[in-house]
Amino acid sequence: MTAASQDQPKIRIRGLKKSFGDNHVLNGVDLDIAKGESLVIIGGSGSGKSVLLKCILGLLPPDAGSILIDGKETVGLRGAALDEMRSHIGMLFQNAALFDSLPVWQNVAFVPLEHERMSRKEARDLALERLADVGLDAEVADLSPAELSGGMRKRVGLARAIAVRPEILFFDEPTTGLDPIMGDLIDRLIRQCVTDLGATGLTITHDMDSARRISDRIAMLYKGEIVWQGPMDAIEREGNAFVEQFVAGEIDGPIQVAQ
Ligand SMILES: Nc1ncnc2c1ncn2[C@@H]1O[C@H](COP(=O)(O)OP(=O)(O)OP(=O)(O)O)[C@@H](O)[C@H]1O
Repeated sequence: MTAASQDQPKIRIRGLKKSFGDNHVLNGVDLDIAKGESLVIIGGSGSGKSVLLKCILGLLPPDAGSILIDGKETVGLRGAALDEMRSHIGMLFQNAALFDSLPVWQNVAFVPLEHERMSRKEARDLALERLADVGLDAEVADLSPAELSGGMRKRVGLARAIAVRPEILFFDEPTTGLDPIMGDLIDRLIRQCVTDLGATGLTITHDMDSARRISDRIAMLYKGEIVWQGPMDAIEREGNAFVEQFVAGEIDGPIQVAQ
């Protein structure tokens, strides 16, 4: 590996813009995420966190800017090249996005079964391993997702996200709708998965407790730009007015709140 590739961020975003009509959601986002780093993006409702994630995944085309993964431009990728790029990304969606028509193990091994044409026996073994990774017993494998609690669904979603050992993991509001103890458990599992895989993690959340537990570094999105980034403990040291207001959850401050 050359010195240049060691320094190269896993994901490099430059000048990313996305508008919907007059709604300028991303106004030139610049962000680097290092290999093996867990970055958490915080920001208020409607600040563009999901739009940013969708642009990186190639689900929404940006109007301008660049998204490099391992130094390669991904904006504009289509067809097989887009599928290839996405095959390195595991994603845990907000609602876990499980198929209720399939048993848990087929949800976990969905990608290997569908795209890698793995045998059912191998796929089931893989699913059982991943379920164990997230602390779920083999008995869960044959249940329908509809039979699971919210916390268990998240764990199954996490098992699916790590099924193919991805280099990049995305987590969209991973603790929303969970009680604080289950939220803590999911955060610990996320942190453990990112560390064990040596993956690059990108999480979007409003939950500051969750951000504190998951992040190596936090970036705050406001009005379509990254207004602050740094490790959690730097928030108090550096005293950024946007982040302090957000963390404290106060109405008064530089963040304009729609009332
Ligand atoms: N497909 C779309 N078409 C039109 N507008 C959209 C579309 N997707 C998102 N938006 C708009 O982009 C803005 C940012 O939305 P986004 O979902 O990224 O916010 P967010 O920061 O993820 O919010 P939350 O924390 O509430 O999930 C919102 O004003 C939303 O209405």
